Amino acid sequence: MAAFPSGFLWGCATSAYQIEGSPLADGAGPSIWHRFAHTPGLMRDAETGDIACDHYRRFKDDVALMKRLGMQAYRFSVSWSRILPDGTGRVNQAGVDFYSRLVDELRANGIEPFVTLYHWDMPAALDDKGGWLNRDSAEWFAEYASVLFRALDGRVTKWATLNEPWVVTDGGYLFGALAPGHRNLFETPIASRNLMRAHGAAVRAYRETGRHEIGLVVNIEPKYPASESPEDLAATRRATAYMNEQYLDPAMLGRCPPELRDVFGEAWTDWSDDDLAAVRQPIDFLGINYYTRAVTRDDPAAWPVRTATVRQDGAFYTETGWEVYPQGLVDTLVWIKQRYGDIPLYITENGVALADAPVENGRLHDPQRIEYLRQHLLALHQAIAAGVDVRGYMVWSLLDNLEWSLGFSKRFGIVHVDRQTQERTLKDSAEYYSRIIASHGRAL
Ligand SMILES: N#[N+]C[C@@H]1[C@@H](O)[C@H](O)[C@@H](O)[C@@H]2O[C@H]12
Repeated sequence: MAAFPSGFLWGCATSAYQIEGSPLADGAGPSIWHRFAHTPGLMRDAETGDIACDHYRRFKDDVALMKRLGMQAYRFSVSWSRILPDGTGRVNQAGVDFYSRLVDELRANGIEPFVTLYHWDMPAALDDKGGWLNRDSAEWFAEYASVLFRALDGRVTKWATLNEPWVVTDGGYLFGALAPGHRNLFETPIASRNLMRAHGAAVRAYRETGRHEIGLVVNIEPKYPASESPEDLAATRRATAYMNEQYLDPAMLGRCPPELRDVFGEAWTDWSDDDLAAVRQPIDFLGINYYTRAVTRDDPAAWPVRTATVRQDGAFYTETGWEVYPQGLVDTLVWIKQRYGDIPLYITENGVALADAPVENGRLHDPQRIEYLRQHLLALHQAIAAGVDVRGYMVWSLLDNLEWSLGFSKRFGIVHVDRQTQERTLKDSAEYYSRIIASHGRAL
């Protein structure tokens, strides 16, 4: 296997609410996820992020674990409400100091910090003011981002504004499975627009003071028509526009996919030229989160996109019900290059939830996760060989963690976490990934 490009970054990814615990420690304010998780009936097994992986207190041990595995980069998110407990205004220096210590610990161990500003945990105080439905949210976000740019830029050289805006709106405003738990078709496009306005405002703020790189992280799920029927082809177009183009088109092309008018109907209002211009800010990279594909058919009853995913006979499906389809990563990366140009890309998440075996004698055998990683890294190498400028790969995830409203039922980690003791145990996949890093991909 030919090596990956020189300078290619091998790392792992997590997010604040999923691993940190101690959500209200040292002056932090509650986030919408703290509020959602403490609302009875919304979380599987009534789990919360109150402890999670206790990373807030154990971060030095976790950085040592990354060092042992040879990680070159670590993608993590900052909890907005640790920095600004009320969402705006008063800065909680203890919160800034925690992330400053984490960044210094990473750099002291030769691991590059890769910071996500927003991984879904808006301060509850701002949700009380309308959250992403309030047009002021763009300015709120830029204020928060600027506090971090001033405190950390230089020690942090790669910033991402948002993580998966599609999940924030589809889960948080349309279907209600995620915080803040709304189910409102009319709110959804409003939240989408303000999220992207916030992205643009933060990028503009970064250009005033920042000296390094800033980008956007999106989840892409390539859609393949179940048949060549006009209905299935149209459904595939709607699904592609709704999930894969809805955020990238404004950010990269300064326009919205026309199919969104069909998807949202009377809930849709065209973006103003000013909003389109404000969102389309030059960025330094795109982060792509890839997990699976969707073979798509027309389903008139499936509100509001009117599509359904067709299960594939003979395919392997994960604990989250996702088809394992490495070719979809190749197709996604080639599509990004063709549609949006040769912008540098990072695979900012890729991984799999499996029904892991128990830990035995300090080991956990997870051959299926090894095979998942191997197949997707081979696919990634194929895309790079085809000319796609991919500069890094972050496995999701370092640790078994809180899978949002699914609680701890879905284990994505290459490191097992014992829920009672918090003991970390390397899975075989961690040792495998460590060998891949050490060989710069040649061991694939
Ligand atoms: N589900 N799932 C796993 C993973 C989730 O844990 C991350 O927080 C998200 O960024 C993205 O959805 C992917």
